[in-house]
Amino acid sequence: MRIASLSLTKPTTKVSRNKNFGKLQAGYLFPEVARRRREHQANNPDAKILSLGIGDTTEPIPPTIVEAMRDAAIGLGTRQGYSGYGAEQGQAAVREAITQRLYAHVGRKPSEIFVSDGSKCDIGRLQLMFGSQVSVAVQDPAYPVYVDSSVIMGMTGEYNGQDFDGITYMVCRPENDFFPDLTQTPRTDIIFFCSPNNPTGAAATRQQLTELVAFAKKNGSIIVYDAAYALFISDPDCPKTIFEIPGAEEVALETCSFSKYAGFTGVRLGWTVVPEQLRYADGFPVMNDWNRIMSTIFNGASNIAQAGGLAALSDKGWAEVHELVAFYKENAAILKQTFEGLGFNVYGGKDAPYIWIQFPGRASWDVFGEILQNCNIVTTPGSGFGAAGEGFVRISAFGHREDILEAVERFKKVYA
Ligand SMILES: Cc1ncc(COP(=O)(O)O)c(CN[C@@H](CCC(=O)O)C(=O)O)c1O
Repeated sequence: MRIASLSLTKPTTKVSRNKNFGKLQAGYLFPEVARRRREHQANNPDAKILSLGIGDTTEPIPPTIVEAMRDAAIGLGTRQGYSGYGAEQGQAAVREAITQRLYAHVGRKPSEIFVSDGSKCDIGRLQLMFGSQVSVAVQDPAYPVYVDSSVIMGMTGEYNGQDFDGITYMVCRPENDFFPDLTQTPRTDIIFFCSPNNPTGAAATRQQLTELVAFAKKNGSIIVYDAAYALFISDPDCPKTIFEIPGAEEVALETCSFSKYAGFTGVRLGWTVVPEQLRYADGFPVMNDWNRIMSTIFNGASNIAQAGGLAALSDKGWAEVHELVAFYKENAAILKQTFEGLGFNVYGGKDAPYIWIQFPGRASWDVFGEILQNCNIVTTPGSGFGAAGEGFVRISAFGHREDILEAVERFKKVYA
């Protein structure tokens, strides 16, 4: 997507820019990765570039789900099947199905489920709800949206050459098994926590999440728990929702998505769970403000997407979803085994669709460029996810099987 270049002509407006944008050091990570891919392709027009960078699904949406969206779309062309604006919180049937499939066993109710157009969008709306006066902690490395949206919202100070003043970075590296030392972590109002983590692929254990909930309770913090990859977890000791932890309903909300489960990255459907018990310091329910945000600046998820989501949550659809997740997990296993066989320190790839590969002492953008140049493969540089990501590269397991197999052959040729 082209953005306007800095114009040197005299501006017409007298409107001041939101100064927080000026704190951001570069464009958002993934468009920059895409720009460098285009540049490489332009310089090497015959190169067959494989993309293992952005975590974008590649396989067709399963039939049960597609048929439901097809029927919903056709229905919109009929008098009796037509529907306009829906409930901003989501169709009751979808809220009920999400609850029954994922949360009833941990005490959550349909009224606490808010269906949306995706988790990234909800993260931005959550930031709007929290406002600029809250303090924020993020895992480091982490999904860039947590930091960038905090900067844009004015929750941070300036960039200090490594990261942003005012944010607490909870370092997650091999040395601490990718879980922060909470005894050394200062209190913040909001704690963004993603498990399985993007980009490291680390899934937090029940014990670790119990510590996190206790930490939030002690400090009176709110955990924004991002479970976008929870279905990829196969380790029985790693919870698939924060609400498996007793007491989490008092300190956590959870955002999740159909993107990586049903191939909905382009269809756009997610949800956020805000428990009734989650209260601000003054006792006011967070759910009430979340509902106000969703009804004020959001007009509900697409009715076609919701039809697909409902089908995905049916017994048949859910089985198809698991087949899709299993396919990507197989891709991850192939990539993980390849890099382990090449002697790299490799993390993730077991409970997540991301493999986190260490290149000790190397700048991750340099490794990104080397892999692009020598393998014609797009990855994502670890430093793009935070300072603690330096020296790592993330490889996505979202790809056609033939591309994954081609990629490993290329990696073997270059790194054997
Ligand atoms: C932790 C996490 N949460 C939410 C999302 C987005 O969910 P949606 O429901 O699709 O909005 C992603 C996607 N991260 C991908 C894609 C890049 C991006 O979202 O900026 C990635 O990290 O490659 C993610 O990694």
